Amino acid sequence: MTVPAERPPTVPPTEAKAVMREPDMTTAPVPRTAHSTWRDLTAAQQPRWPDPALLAAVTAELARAPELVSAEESDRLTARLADVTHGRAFVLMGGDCAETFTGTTTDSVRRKLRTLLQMAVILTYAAQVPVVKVGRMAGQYAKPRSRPTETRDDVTLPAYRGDAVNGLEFSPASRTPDARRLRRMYDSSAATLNLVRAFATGGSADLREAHAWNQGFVRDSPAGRRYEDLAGEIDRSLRFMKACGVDPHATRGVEFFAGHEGLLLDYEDALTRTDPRTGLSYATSGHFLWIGERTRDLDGAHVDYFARIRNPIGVKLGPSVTADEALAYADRLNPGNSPGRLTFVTRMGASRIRDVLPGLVEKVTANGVAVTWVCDPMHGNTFEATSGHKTRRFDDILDEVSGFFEVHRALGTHAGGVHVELTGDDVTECLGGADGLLVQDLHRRYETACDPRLSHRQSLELAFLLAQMLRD
Ligand SMILES: O=C[C@H](O)[C@H](O)COP(=O)(O)O
Ligand SMILES: C=C(OP(=O)(O)O)C(=O)O
Repeated sequence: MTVPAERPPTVPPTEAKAVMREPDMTTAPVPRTAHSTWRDLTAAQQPRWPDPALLAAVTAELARAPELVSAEESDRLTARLADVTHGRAFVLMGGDCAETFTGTTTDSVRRKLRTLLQMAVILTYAAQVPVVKVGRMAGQYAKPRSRPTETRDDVTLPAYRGDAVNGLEFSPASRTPDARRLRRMYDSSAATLNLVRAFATGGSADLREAHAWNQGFVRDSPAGRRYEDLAGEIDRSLRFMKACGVDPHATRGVEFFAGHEGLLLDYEDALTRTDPRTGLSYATSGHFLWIGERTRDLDGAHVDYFARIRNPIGVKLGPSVTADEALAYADRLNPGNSPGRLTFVTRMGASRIRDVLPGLVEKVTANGVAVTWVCDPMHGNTFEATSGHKTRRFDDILDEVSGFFEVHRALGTHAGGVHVELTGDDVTECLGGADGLLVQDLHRRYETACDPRLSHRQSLELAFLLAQMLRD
């Protein structure tokens, strides 16, 4: 049998055995597999599940459930991200800070997807390269927290850790971790993926339509009118394509991937599958998984688990990271130095990016490390407004992205993409933007379950501003 070049040529003996094992249809606990060594290490930010037997039953059920994404799809994303690593593409990652079970509706998924597609059209035109689209969707149900508890008046309860763990409502019953929620996370993720696949391939994702929506934004809002020129250029390009007889179907349908923080290792472990083509392990809960800033301990359980799966993966890097640590992540997580496998998502904060990023990029580049650089301009710019809402300033977000582009331009490296928290709705969670949202506006539609997201309009505005940076 000929083994295609991109596939590993050998099958490790332990995993080859797993390929041949008959499916286990009993309710016996799932046996430990090659990807389960994380269990011997410290796993940060895991819930204290009060009922271990329930957790075991739920994860055993998940281990027998169909995978949500396939290894082939994940490999395709790795190939697309390799193009980003080489400077031949740009990546747009975006979606909710925390997806919720009740928020998983057809309309909300459609609006988020539409926002991302609208942004992608603008960025594709400006960058003149393909834009790889990864939703923070279909799995973003678990949150790391700064503090394990939350106190209101004189009542202290466990902090909300995402719908996969407990409820947002501040009551003892709701805040108690419940492992049955992991099953709901799987179901909600499956439902979201189903919708995403339908929209992305069923003709709803039409380039011309996405542009027409952007023109609506430009025409109908004072914020949008600033971008009339760019929108006009895109319009002329599309007309030109049409006049040249480009098949209208060529502009329909997009390739869309799903990613989330691989935080809850019991869940990820249960959904890890052996790829029958190669005998290698893949997380099948999503195409792209990342390790968060709070769980990136090199000796910890998350790094160990991620080293054993073959998906494209990310590591969030905050301002305290050192260049040597970055090299150590590359060593542990991408020993073969394969382009597309590893993405560094930097989230330094607008005030630090220009100081911290250059040293990091320089050393990583000097060592020949193949990595995709992505900017998360959200997580280093959060603060509490006088109204008590957690918020971010649109200007800080923009400033961090500008810093990211400046640093890469100065070093001759590729600013590969952005990772943003956004929604398709006109929420009032981040300050500023062309609509000039003020602290006193925050309460009007503050709907996030955790961190503040860009509204639909702020997201489009960011895309237009990013387009200007890409063209510069
Ligand atoms: O989304 C990221 C984190 O979960 C979030 O920023 C943590 O927020 P906290 O500092 O309020 O716990
Ligand atoms: C928790 C997150 O980010 P970070 O790990 O960068 O704080 C997140 O992206 O949801």
